[in-house]
Amino acid sequence: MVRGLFVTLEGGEGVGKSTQLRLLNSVLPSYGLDVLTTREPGGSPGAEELRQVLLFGQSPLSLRSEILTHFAARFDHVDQVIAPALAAGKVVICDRFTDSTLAYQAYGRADGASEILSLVARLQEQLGADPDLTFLLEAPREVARVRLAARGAPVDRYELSDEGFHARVLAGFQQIASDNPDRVKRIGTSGQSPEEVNSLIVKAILSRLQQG
Ligand SMILES: Nc1ncnc2c1ncn2[C@@H]1O[C@H](COP(=O)(O)OP(=O)(O)OP(=O)(O)O)[C@@H](O)[C@H]1O
Ligand SMILES: Cc1cn([C@H]2C[C@H](O)[C@@H](COP(=O)(O)O)O2)c(=O)[nH]c1=O
Repeated sequence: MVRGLFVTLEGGEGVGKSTQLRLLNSVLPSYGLDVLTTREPGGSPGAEELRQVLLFGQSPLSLRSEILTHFAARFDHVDQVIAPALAAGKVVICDRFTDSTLAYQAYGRADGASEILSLVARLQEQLGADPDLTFLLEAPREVARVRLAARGAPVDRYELSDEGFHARVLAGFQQIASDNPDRVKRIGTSGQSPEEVNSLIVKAILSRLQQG
């Protein structure tokens, strides 16, 4: 059976994920690859509606409800967009996936509580879509905050959280990288242009495809 490659971009806000998604979408087809770029929360019409609730809803959700809502969006996104694209042999590149639920909900909100980590692991087992390769983009929080202020996009619920939350999220991503050394590649984006970061990612994707 043909199966494409599932690549995810992860990291805190403002590290350059969306920038890399756009660059990959324009560069990878020149290597003859059929590419689909997408994002979470969102990526399918139903999941984009859930994104509004998660990021801009008026009432805070309980932690378990927030996790289940991220996964409700993710199941729809996988069923309707990601799985069909992988089955058609595409390289699917997704801006955030389950590692973000681990970093933001399990580590950021629950400080790594074992019952929350195991809830996420059980939901992920049911999902039937695991990234082949993940790029964890990193920049010091102060650098990312200056970039976000300059970008000027609407500020969502997570960006408004206190700095303690953001520190736990970044430590969570580091823990995920050290737990998954074969899958997760860490790339610093401070002091490297978007194009330099992009060429590192492209090289790693092409090398992974050559390994088969
Ligand atoms: N390597 C880089 N060096 C300097 N600036 C960068 C770099 N990569 C991206 N930027 C800029 O930083 C800002 C944030 O980048 P981007 O929107 O790609 O981040 P993001 O990780 O997708 O953020 P979010 O998770 O909040 O959507 C943008 O204005 C972008 O142009
Ligand atoms: C998938 C996912 C995302 N989040 C958070 C992380 C970000 O603050 C927002 C998404 O905003 P972006 O500008 O598109 O990066 O959502 C989360 O908390 N849990 C998740 O599973």
